[in-house]
Amino acid sequence: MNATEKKKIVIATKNPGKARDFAVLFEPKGYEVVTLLDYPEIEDVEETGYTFEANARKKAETIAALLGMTVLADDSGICIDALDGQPGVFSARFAGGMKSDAANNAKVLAMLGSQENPSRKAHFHCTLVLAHPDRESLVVEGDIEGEIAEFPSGDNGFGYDPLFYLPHLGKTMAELSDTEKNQISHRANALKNLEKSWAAWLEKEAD
Ligand SMILES: O=c1[nH]c(=O)c2ncn([C@@H]3O[C@H](COP(=O)(O)OP(=O)(O)OP(=O)(O)O)[C@@H](O)[C@H]3O)c2[nH]1
Ligand SMILES: [Mg+2]
Repeated sequence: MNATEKKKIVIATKNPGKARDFAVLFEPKGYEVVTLLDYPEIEDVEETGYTFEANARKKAETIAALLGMTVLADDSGICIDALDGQPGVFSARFAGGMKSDAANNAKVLAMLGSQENPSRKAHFHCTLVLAHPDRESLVVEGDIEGEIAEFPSGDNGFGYDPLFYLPHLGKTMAELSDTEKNQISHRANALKNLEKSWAAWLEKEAD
């Protein structure tokens, strides 16, 4: 490979917000990010698991087997203390199968609004699974702590970012630039953990 040629990483996601986060995370490392948005013919992998790992594993391993190559998948969500950790693995579909970010945010605010003085504590979680048809998958995790704001603010990011308030920055995640979000996010933290074990895993692949 010459110096200008980019390495490719396939991410098993159809979420354009995640695709953008991964592009910001991988491009400085010299990777071109390819996602399932580039393979519209591939059908959705049904998320039947009750854990982030089960769903990330299913997405990564199904697509790795289909494409015959190394694939990374992300299963993530927001866990809210006052809602006993909901919406968790159901974050994308919290307000129904239409996966509407606005409806999901409105449902969170309504549920917190029905409690008296609820804790606003929450965290985002991300599980990443790196899979190859001939290898045991590699699983890593990352989190970020924050609070649920009283109302949405900011236009960047996706999902629950407009509600996820970071007290030490005095901003919601959606008020950060893409680069700022991807220095501190659950996805960035999971990727840092992936980088620690990735080289050894790739070496095994070459056996
Ligand atoms: O504000 C947010 N900032 C984030 O950084 C973030 N990461 C995850 N989430 C929420 O959690 C769901 C994941 O569900 P999920 O892992 O099943 O992904 P998805 O169904 O959207 O796409 P896919 O990757 O499965 O194709 C997403 O849809 C969002 O609602 C986020 N919200
Ligand atoms: Mg999904």
